[in-house]
Amino acid sequence: MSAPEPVPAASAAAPAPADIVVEDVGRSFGAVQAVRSVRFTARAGEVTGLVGPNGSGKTTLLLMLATLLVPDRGTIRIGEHDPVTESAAVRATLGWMPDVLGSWANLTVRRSLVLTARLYGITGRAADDRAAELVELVDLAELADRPTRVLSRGQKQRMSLARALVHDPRVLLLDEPASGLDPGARIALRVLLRRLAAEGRTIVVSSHVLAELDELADRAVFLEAGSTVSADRVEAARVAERGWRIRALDAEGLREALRAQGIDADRIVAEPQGLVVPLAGDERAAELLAALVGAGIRVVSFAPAVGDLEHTFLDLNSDGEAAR
Ligand SMILES: Nc1ncnc2c1ncn2[C@@H]1O[C@H](COP(=O)(O)OP(=O)(O)OP(=O)(O)O)[C@@H](O)[C@H]1O
Repeated sequence: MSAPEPVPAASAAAPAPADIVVEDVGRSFGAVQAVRSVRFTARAGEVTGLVGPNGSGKTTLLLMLATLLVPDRGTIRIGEHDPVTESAAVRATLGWMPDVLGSWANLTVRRSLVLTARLYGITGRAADDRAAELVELVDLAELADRPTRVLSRGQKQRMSLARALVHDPRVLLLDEPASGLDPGARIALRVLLRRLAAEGRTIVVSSHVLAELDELADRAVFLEAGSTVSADRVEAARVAERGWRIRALDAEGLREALRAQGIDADRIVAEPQGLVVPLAGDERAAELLAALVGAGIRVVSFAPAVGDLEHTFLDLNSDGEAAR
């Protein structure tokens, strides 16, 4: 994607902020309880990440937010509207990017965007102009006049994002938006979503690319077997012992110094980028770094081996039923 340009509003009026409030929502498919009890608030001006293992209910939840599935229980508010009883108003408010693009295979990228714009009441020249802006925004200008069936997976993702943005929605729901994108396109997506959030939109993103989400999301909602994980459990997982990767000019000297600091030899793991040791909390890490430097070790890098979200995710999923 190219460096993002401002997304001109399709409507003249400045959009009012729209929080999403989800209270005790559930949805089953026959005997399968895809979503059991989910509650969270996604605030306008922020990116909220939806994180959970395969089958934990993320897509089902997003479909309910997007008015495409009716909950069996609980309530959802998107701004001032209820997706069940006011689905038209909610659809006008939100842009939905599904994990798989359903597209008109024989239509060109441009034509698809024009038709989508028309579905949202943008007609004539305005629809053509909007399609032209969006193909630039998602870096598909060169492919704008090719049928959508020729697009690669990553290009389809960009097309899907463009479609979600057609009516300049106040709320964006994105299911795995980074999947299939190359590194440059991922960075462009992050920059674009951060800017859209800074302009006051409410953005909910589900993703398994947790390093990406760490840099993108203001807050995360963790799902486990269809339910939101309590804030206490998330915090306990976040501060639990994790691996820190340390690199020094003299690797052997570092290893000895770590042992001298009381870290068992069998808990020191050598990786290409340095030695990984388990540490509980930032305080302990800061103390160890000071001790290593104090012992004359020339430390080149010292950082968590995985990001916050990934660490929390892994810890939540390692403690299983016992911690529930
Ligand atoms: N239409 C359906 N009919 C029956 N079961 C379904 C249906 N949709 C989802 N499920 C089941 O509900 C559960 C949650 O599925 P969902 O797709 O919401 O999970 P997810 O968190 O999005 O998973 P992933 O990370 O793999 O995309 C799964 O067990 C799935 O098999």
